[in-house]
Amino acid sequence: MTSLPDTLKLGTRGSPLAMTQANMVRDALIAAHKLAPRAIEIVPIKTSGDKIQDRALAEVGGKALWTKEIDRALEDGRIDFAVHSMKDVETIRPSGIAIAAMLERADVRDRLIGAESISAIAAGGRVGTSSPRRSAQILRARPDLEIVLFRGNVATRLEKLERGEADATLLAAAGLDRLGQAGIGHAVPVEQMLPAPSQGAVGIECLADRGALRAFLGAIDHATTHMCVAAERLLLEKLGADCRSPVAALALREAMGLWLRAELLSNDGREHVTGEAHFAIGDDAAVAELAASLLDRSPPALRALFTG
Ligand SMILES: NCc1[nH]cc(CCC(=O)O)c1CC(=O)O
Repeated sequence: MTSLPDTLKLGTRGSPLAMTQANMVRDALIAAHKLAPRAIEIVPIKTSGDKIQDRALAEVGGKALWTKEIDRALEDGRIDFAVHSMKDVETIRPSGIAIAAMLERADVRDRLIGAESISAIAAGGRVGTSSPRRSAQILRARPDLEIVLFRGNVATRLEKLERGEADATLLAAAGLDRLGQAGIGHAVPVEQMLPAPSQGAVGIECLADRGALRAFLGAIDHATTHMCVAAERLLLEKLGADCRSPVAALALREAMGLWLRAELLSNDGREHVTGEAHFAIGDDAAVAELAASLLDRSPPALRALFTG
């Protein structure tokens, strides 16, 4: 790769999960290209999202809080590429930034910690989460439960649970597994709790006009993950969803193409619309049709959460 610098700078948030994911990407690139370890340098970047711990993300400005400082570093050339949890990357990205690759998706499920199943949470119990999707899904299944705001990184949320600030919490299995907490909690089947769009996927972004770098990063792209996550993200775009919209979606590869399932909920979980579609890879119109059908079938109060 003659057109690439000797050392490539990988930008990431500095949380333990982000650093673990950055190291996974670094290791994969080093193995794929038989590089010396010093060829990729990890550059932790503090984002606004990391500084705000006491309010729900939806209240304070959305997912861009986790990307804008890193986007700036890409644009300024302080880093060559960035690693993100795809779940935290806004649907509409700056046009100069491209998703160059995704690692193979991990377990897409949420894990419930503090009870063996949603039905086993004590009557009237408190569930800690700041995710509109998780709280709406929990309230739909168990209207008797109370939602308490839980923010912070995975370790902070587990500490809050430990301190008794809630009886149970939900965290992504992918994050727990990557942090060496594979033994914690009970996976909730996707039939019971459809995950967030992009959950479990790690993405790599760089400037769109850096062709040689994109090819270099593309060497570790997991094509199936990339097309499934792209379909879930396109659905969010077509729904006009933002980080406040309680929405779940999961695409799976099947013989003839993709199977995409989605669920829209009102915040209290009382309104609920689901849909699914089977379509050929690249059939964006089928995704748009699914979005339109979900919105069509939504009562006005639910549709209002997806105005975009
Ligand atoms: N919003 C925080 C976030 N972003 C990505 C993950 C987990 C890893 C993943 O989904 O890939 C988490 C924590 C969680 O939801 O439990």
